[in-house]
Amino acid sequence: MVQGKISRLSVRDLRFPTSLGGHGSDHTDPDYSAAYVILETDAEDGLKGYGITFTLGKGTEVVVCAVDALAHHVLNKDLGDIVGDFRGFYRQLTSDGQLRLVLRKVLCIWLQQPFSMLCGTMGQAGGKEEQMLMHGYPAYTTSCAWLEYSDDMLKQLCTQAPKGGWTRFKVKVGADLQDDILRCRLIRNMIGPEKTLMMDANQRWDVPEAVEWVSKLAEFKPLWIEEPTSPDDILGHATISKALVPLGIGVAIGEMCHNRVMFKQLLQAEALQFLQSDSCRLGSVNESLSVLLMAKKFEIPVCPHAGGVGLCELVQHLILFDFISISASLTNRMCEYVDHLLEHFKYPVIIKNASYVAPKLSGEAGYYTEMKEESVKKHQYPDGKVWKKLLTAQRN
Ligand SMILES: C[C@H](O)[C@@H](O)CC(=O)C(=O)O
Ligand SMILES: [Mg+2]
Repeated sequence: MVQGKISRLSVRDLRFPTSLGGHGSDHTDPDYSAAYVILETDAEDGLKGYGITFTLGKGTEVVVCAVDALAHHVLNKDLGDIVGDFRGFYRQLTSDGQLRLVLRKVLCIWLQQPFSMLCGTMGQAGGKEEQMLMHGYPAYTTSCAWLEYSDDMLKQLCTQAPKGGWTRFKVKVGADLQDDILRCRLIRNMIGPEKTLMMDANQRWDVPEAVEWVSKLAEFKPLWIEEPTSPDDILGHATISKALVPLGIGVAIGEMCHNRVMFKQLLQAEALQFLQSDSCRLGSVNESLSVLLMAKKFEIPVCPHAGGVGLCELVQHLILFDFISISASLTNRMCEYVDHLLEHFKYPVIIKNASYVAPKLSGEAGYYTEMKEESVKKHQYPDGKVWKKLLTAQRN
């Protein structure tokens, strides 16, 4: 039972220099970062809410300011009142700007209950809950083929990954067609014809260019092309989706879609074959759940986005809920996994045989992203130890 008033909200600008190794690179060279928020109550029960909003480095300070500017909506609010009318709280927050970040923290205090909270009453799941606890949820890896990785690194990672059970891979494309052909051929030859390959263009092309470019990569049999054009171009995705039907290539989109209305239109326009909701981009669990329900209505598989910091830790709960309580299917469903920065979390996701292991019924089962204090201290921007050293070196 939750108790107490929200007595303290802290927010910090955390950045991890992933650009130095090309990790996460597509047409950007991101430093995986986050506005990291902690909510505390006066209940003295030790419960805290930890959460993030994923950013790519520059501009995280803007998100931090937004949280500070809107903190008054939750401070000194009674937690019991909030969870007693969560819909009302949700509407209050989301009607007043980007409060998804703060919203997630409140949820996180509330949901620091065992994993069963996410899938209703234990045992009502008809064996699906046991299936997840036994086998986990299928994943695919993006960590083998970021755009900035050298061919040697590609070869090394694509050799190792199948030994770890990986059978589904995503490669970044869209910068240079000839380079794409070489890299896709390299990967397809290494993983073999039976394994699943997806391609991600990160919004690079306009519509005709997307159709033409993907047609030239069709020989590598991608399951989907991800974000072939601007995520705002819903009808553009519908055009691309229709044009690629003869090639048997689906369209995947969603990591940049910030609300359920956008997904509604993508589904109604038949603009996607794979829905990639992002647990940070959407306005908290409320919005994620409505998107999962819409995807079920349209019978479109949800393959959530998780290429970032802390996204895997959040999305693992949503995919389990989707399978156990909504979709009841694993056909064409898989969740993204990236293996960067897990060491900074108190309860990092666990992957076994290329599947997300369901969090056990302990502290780790909560919907939250508590980081190790040492990591927070070192990666706080710009005065944490990591950034002091990097910024000094850049100045000299
Ligand atoms: C900038 C991010 O790393 C992006 O490339 C991730 C992404 O598109 C994905 O994981 O999909
Ligand atoms: Mg992507």
